[in-house]
Amino acid sequence: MSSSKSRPDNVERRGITFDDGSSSKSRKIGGAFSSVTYEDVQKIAKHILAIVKCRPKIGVICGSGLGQLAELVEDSETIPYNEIPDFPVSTVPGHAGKLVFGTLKGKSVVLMQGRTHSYEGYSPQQTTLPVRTMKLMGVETLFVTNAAGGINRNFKVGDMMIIKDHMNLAGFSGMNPLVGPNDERFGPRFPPMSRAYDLDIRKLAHKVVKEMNYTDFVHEGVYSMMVGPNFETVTECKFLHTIGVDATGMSTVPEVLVAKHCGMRVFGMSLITNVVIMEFDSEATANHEEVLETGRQRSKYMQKLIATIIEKLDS
Ligand SMILES: O=P(O)(O)O[C@@H]1C[C@H](O)[C@@H](CO)O1
Ligand SMILES: Nc1nc2[nH]cnc2c(=O)[nH]1
Repeated sequence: MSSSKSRPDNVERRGITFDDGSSSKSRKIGGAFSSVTYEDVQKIAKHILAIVKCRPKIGVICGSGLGQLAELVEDSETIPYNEIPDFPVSTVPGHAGKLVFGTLKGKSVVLMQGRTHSYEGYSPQQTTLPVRTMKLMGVETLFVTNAAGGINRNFKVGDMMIIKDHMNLAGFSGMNPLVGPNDERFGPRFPPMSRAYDLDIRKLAHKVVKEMNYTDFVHEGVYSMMVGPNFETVTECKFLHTIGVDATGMSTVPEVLVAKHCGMRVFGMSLITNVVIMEFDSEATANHEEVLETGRQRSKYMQKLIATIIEKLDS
C-alpha cells in the first residue's frame, strides 16, 4: 500500500493504469480517492492474526475519550496501530491508537482504542481500512461510538444517543469511502443504507437501557458527520436542527458505510459531550477539552451499557 509520501500524483483515474504499468489492483489512486485494495487489507488482517490468539466476532470502535472500555477486556492482547504496517495511526488526543483483543463479557472482541478522521489528512478509504481489516479477521458485528455535539434541544451534556440513522453530509461533497473501483469481494456496487443501524440490536439496547435505569439520559436519534476539524457555525447548527439531525460529529459515517457494504451488523452510540451553540451572540464556544472532560466523567456509563449489550447479544 502506498503511504502519502509514495502516493502517485501522476495517475490516470479512469484508465486505472499507472505510469509504471501497475493497475489499480496493486496501486492507489491519488488524493481523495486514494484506494485500498482487497489484497492490502488481506495482508494486514493476516499480519494481525499471526500475532494474536483471539479470533474476534465483535468489533468496537471507541471514539474520543471512550477508549477506557478496554479496561473491561479480559486476557487482552494489544497492538499499537503504529506497529501494524500500513495501518492509519491516530494523531488526536483522546485516541490512544491501539487494537485491543480479548474477551468482553464472554465474547471475543477487538476494540479500536481511537480512530482516524478525514480531517487528520487521511482519505475515507484509509480511515475505514480498520473496518475492512476487522471483516477479514472474522468480525460480524460492529459497534461504533463517538463524541458528538447535541443538536436536539432536549439533549444535555453527558447524555447518550443510540444512533437510528445518519446524515452523510460529508458525502454531499463526494467524500465517501465507497467511491472508486468496487471490489465485489467486499460487497456490492450499490449497497442499500436504509437499515444501516441494526434494528434487533437497537431493540436490545433499549431493553438494557430500561433494565439499567438509564432511560433519563439515553435517547435515540440521527447522527450527522461534518469533516471538521472546526466545530460548526451557528447557521450550520440551525441547518442541522432543521433537517432532523440530533447530534453532530466528525466520524462514524464512513465506518458504517464500509461495514454495511461488507455485510456487517452495525450498532452506533454517541456520547453528547457538548451542546452546540445556536444563538448568534453567545459567548460560549465548543472545544476539544470539553469533549474529553465529558468523556472522562461519563464514559463509564457508556462502557457499562455497551458491555451489557454485548453480553446479551445472541452471537
Ligand atoms: O472520534 P470521535 O468522532 O469520537 O471524535 C470527535 C470528533 C472530533 O474528532 C473530536 C472533537 O472534539 O471528537
Ligand atoms: N462536529 C462536531 N463534532 C463534535 N465532536 C464532539 N462535539 C462535537 C461538535 O459539537 N461538533
